[in-house]
Amino acid sequence: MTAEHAHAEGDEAGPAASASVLDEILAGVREDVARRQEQVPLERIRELAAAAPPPLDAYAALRRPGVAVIAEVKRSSPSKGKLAEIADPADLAGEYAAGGARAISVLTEGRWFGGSLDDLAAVRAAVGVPVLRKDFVVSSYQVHEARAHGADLVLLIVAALEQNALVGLLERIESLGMTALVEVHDEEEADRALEAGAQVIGVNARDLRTLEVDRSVFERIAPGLPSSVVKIAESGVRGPHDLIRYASAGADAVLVGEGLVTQKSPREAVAELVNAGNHPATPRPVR
Ligand SMILES: O=P(O)(O)OC[C@@H](O)[C@@H](O)c1c[nH]c2ccccc12
Repeated sequence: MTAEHAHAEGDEAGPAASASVLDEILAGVREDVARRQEQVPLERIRELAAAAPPPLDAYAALRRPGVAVIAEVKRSSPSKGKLAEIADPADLAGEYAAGGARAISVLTEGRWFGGSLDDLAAVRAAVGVPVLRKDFVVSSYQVHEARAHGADLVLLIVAALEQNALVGLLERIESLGMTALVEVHDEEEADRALEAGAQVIGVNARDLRTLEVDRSVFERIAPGLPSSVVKIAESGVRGPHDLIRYASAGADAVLVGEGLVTQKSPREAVAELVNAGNHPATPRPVR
């Protein structure tokens, strides 16, 4: 956020309310990263990343025909609080994969989402599909950590990063053979993502500053993205009709958390979405 922007918000809402949810999350993430880095120095985590089995090609996986379902391991969220216990993330990920998920997203942020890097490693060991580290990545240390724990994809949130940092982190992710999923919420952020060279762009229907969900954001932004870019609709998918709506607006993939972890059978819930995504009547992206 620019100083001007912060000032304008402060004027409106009063100084105490000027920090957005995103700012609060980022402050905690920075503390946690600093603590982990004290335990495992950068040099060591780089070695662990280099020694990990090679990453899978997530771009290719997401470009295959049919609307891909990326299923998320998510215990809690800032907007809803606790969503599901998920005592065994590897087991849940196995169910997702059996239901036909094209990739698995693992929230690794602990304070607000109840996730961890152990969850990521456990999921990596349990499935053969690409795995996304879903976190608030602000330093290259976290990129090496992601690789060391088996990630193939790493989330970068444009709203959380200055342009230089975005470019640097994206290059770091690619230099380790992984794919960056670059998340945007408006046109300006989409332009920044493209300028940084993003090949996989996620449009989050949820505004991370206010937590409000607006599914029309994807419909507004997706048509402006080049056809070579994999377009992912994030948040707000509660069933096949939401997937079909996003597909009509050009989605290559949907990313689903709450709508799966709260189901009695996550495997069946994924399979229903996958079937809708493969149905001949479901619109496909024009390439
Ligand atoms: O639970 P939902 O509404 O299906 O949303 C999943 C995913 O889009 C959401 O968890 C998410 C999207 N971008 C993020 C960035 C950080 C944390 C979480 C997210």
